Amino acid sequence: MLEKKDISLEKAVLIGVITKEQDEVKSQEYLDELEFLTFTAGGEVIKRFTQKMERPDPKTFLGSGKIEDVRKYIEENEIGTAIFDDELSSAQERNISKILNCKVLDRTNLILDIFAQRAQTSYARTQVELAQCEYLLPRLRGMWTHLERQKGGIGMRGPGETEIETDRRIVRERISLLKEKLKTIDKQMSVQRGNRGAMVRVALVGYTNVGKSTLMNVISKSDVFAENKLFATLDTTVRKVVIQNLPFLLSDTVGFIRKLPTQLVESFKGTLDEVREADLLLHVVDISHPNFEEHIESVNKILGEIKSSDKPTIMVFNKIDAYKAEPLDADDLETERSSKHNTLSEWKSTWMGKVGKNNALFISALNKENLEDFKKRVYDEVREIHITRFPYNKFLYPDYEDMN
Ligand SMILES: Nc1nc2c(ncn2[C@@H]2O[C@H](COP(=O)(O)OP(=O)(O)OP(=O)(O)O)[C@@H](O)[C@H]2O)c(=O)[nH]1
Ligand SMILES: [Mg+2]
Repeated sequence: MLEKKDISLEKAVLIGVITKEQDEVKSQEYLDELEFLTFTAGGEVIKRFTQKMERPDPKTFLGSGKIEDVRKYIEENEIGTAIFDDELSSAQERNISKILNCKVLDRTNLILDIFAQRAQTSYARTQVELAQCEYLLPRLRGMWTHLERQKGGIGMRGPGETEIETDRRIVRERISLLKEKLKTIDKQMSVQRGNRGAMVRVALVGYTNVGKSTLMNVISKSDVFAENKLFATLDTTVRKVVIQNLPFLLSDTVGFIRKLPTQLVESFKGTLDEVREADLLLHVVDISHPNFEEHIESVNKILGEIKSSDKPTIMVFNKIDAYKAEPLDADDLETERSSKHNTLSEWKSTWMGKVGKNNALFISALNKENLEDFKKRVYDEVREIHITRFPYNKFLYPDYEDMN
């Protein structure tokens, strides 16, 4: 029941809507991300379907004509999976599966599936399974009603209900078991964190695939798994880093994403403790991504959810080597100039204006550009925190000036 869904090498179609809040361009950008998620999960996108509507249809998400188009396409091209950009209700999922007669997934399913595939340690696996159970529980009734209807429309009473109840009980029991298990591990980890002593703690945070692990590797010379897929990192890695002669702890953790399923934020609480207990956040941004400002908002929103909004934060704009402004011809009077046409130095002044000159850094972790500036800035900030916290403890970490 909780096995990960095997969608490897499956042909998939993507489905999204265009609404007032989400225009055609936005919708395509979201579907780009959904395609990347599908690829990461092991699927291949064959076609995208979008429909303009006020809001998704409560029964079938798309309108009846459009869903019929999708059905035909799926049948003719032997598509195995239809993936929706938004979370589907259990009723929608049930109705759509019946019409399309193929596997129906939503964004949450896909993210949970990737997490399940990527979870390496027992801690990560337990957290993912908890999230899967939480996602499944409210949908159980739907699944059974669906079967009952197929068998001939027996109502809610009788053996059907017993099976639903039994199933729910099993999932609920599994949830409490997993929660207990996590509590034990969390306690152990909290003790471990306590044992690390007084060192200042710095956490890398940011959207998925922005280069957190790459930066961790170049800074700490460690070997953290980094690759061009989403959610390469699920566990937290903590390394002792020494800049000049000031040691501190640097942690690399799970990346965030737009609409990160709440079940995941909940069950990854333990992993996110590393962020919650950090003294300084390095918010890494992929400036070469067309949606990077929206990514920043998503990350800030999740930081708020885990009560970490007011921590000292340095914005680290990574991948400056890959940044390309959208070209704008001088004699093109049609196209309105927007931030997409910004040069890198325009972005620099914009963000230094927003967060303060010292709190916006522009680097390339890959090409090791500007890393000296980065180290110096992190050094200054860590030292500041250390001195504030341990005013009489200077002997541990000699003054910057003393070193020369
Ligand atoms: N062009 C360019 N690519 C980079 C840079 N830094 C990292 N990358 C690439 O971006 C991809 C993602 O890097 P990771 O370090 O795995 O990113 P992450 O933020 O740890 O991602 P998750 O763990 O999935 O959240 C990899 O293919 C890196 O090689 C950079 O400065 N420039
Ligand atoms: Mg990573």
